[in-house]
Amino acid sequence: MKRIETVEEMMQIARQLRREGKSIGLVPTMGYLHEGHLALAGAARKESDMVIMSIFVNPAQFGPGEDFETYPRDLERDCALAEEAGVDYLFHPTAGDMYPQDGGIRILPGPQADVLCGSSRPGHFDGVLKVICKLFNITSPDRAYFGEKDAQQLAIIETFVRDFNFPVEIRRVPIVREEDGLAKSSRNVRLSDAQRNEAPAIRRALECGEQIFLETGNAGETLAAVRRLLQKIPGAELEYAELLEYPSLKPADADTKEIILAAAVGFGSVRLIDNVLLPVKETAPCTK
Ligand SMILES: Nc1ncnc2c1ncn2[C@@H]1O[C@H](COP(=O)(O)OP(=O)(O)OP(=O)(O)O)[C@@H](O)[C@H]1O
Ligand SMILES: CC(C)(CO)[C@@H](O)C(=O)[O-]
Ligand code: BAL
Repeated sequence: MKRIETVEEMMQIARQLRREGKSIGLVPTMGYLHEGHLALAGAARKESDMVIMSIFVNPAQFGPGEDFETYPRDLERDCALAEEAGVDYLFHPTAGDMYPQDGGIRILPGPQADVLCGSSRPGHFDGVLKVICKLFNITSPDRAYFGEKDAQQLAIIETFVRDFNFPVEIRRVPIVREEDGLAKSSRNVRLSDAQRNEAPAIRRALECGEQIFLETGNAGETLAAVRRLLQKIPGAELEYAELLEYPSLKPADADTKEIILAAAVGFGSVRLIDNVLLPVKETAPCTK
């Protein structure tokens, strides 16, 4: 595995790979790798000649007072894990190299960013789209891999790629979980022992909601139950729990085929997200 630290070198390599006719799979991450990231790399490895993983804690997607400084980082450990997962190039640029100057141009997501994490983290998805646009131009991938844990991000990136004709196929990778059901996340290491013991209750609340929704098709009842369960988790603060059409992230209506039940919960300064995708049965009662 080769480590690449500059944008210029990464662009030269990607151009050369394309000249050689190699297909490129891109796995964008912020590092502190876990099995969720490795599942993305594994999916890329299976269908691409060359796998590029980026590790970049993107300052543009963190708001004031968020955890940019304390976001976990361990490049040496990440390199070993990425190499084991079959990554060919690990792209680890500096913020100065990624954002040498600001010409003031902004990429603004549409209404998909007005809900869920977008409403609690204003500007977050502007920053995500900015870095994704740059990563796509720098690495010219055929396919890029994203986890369903960040389902809103995935939906917004799919729209971005479709609306702006990026020649990239977006691949969705299912959520990888700890044995007790907690979604793997780099931020999990920042939980105290007590918080870590309570955190799997997020998944349990969503599973309970899934069951209620599949049985009754009643969104109000489902959300009330999920919120009640999430509010009862000791030491946790419920940020949101919502049921929306996926991937449009609009309120569900009679034509809705798939619904996302998504939640964000804070344990002190550690913010965790999780979701479950629910098929809407033809026979399900009205979801309003
Ligand atoms: N548990 C998981 N299962 C599948 N994909 C995941 C999982 N966790 C993260 N990913 C995906 O990995 C990519 C990089 O995510 P990122 O580096 O932010 O990791 P993270 O664990 O989500 O970190 P955090 O949630 O603490 O920001 C994203 O596409 C994300 O959806
Ligand atoms: C996609 C991403 C790498 C962009 O910085 C980030 O938002 C993440 O890790 O999910
Ligand atoms: N995986 C989401 C990146 C973030 O929280 O900024």
